[in-house]
Amino acid sequence: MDMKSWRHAFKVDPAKTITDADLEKLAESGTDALIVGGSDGVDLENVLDLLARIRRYSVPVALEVSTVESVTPGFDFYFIPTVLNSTKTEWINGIHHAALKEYGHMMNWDEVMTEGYCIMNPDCTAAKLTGVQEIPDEDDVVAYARMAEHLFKLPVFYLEYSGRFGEPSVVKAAGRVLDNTRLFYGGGITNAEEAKTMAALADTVIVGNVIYTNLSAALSTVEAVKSVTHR
Ligand SMILES: CC(C)=CCC/C(C)=C/CC/C(C)=C/CC/C(C)=C/CC/C(C)=C/CC/C(C)=C/CC/C(C)=C/COP(=O)(O)OP(=O)(O)O
Ligand SMILES: O=P(O)(O)OC[C@@H](O)CO
Ligand SMILES: [Mg+2]
Repeated sequence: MDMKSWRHAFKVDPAKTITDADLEKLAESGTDALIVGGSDGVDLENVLDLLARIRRYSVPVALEVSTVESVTPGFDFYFIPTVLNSTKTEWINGIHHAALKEYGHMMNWDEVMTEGYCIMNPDCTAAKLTGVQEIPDEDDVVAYARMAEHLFKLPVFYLEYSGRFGEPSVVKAAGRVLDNTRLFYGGGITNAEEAKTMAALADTVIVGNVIYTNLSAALSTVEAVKSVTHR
């Protein structure tokens, strides 16, 4: 169950449709975890539906919280994004502050983990939502990675290219300055080769959209990531 050993995770979107048969293939694929999350259209009903269907399997499952209203008990972990390169304070600490005022007293902190997001694709939904206007260059990314590790001591730095394959040299530069903070890479992986490229540079590789466009390609990324030596 230790998130620190995860090399591969699938991100399943409660706002998208997936059959039980396909969900079973993901859950039994050998991936280290399923992350339930999306940036748009996530509500309590679709989160509960997905959770109930995933809970038949033993794979660890995390809810990546994108709206407070969709949080429900039953997950192994709760991942809380904070967008380090957002221009709007609500996505850095504002929604978090409001949520803790209301629910802070009932949280099991052992299950909660903060992800320091750095959003790299200006066209993705999360970039538009959080007001990411300038895409960080390599020097900016290194500074955000150091911010995550040394200033804020976050457990995870998440390089988020959602929907677009990232620049390996930038991912490598982030990895070089991270020792205690884990580097999550996500975005645009559509096949085993791309998964291997990022698996050599990041601690954990997250695969999302291709689940819904080419399931067998998505499944092939599990073995691909695991075949690559850790950075
Ligand atoms: C009873 C019980 C279990 C209690 C648990 C209590 C608990 C954990 C409470 C939550 C406390 C808390 C601090 C809540 C605040 C969380 C919150 C809403 C923070 C803001 C999150 C945030 C910054 C969202 C911005 C968007 C974002 C970064 C989303 C991350 C996921 C993401 C990028 C998914 C990709 O989305 P996708 O839809 O695939 O995108 P594309 O369209 O581009 O493909
Ligand atoms: O959906 P894709 O592009 O695979 O990205 C995965 C994940 O980082 C999205 O939050
Ligand atoms: Mg997506």
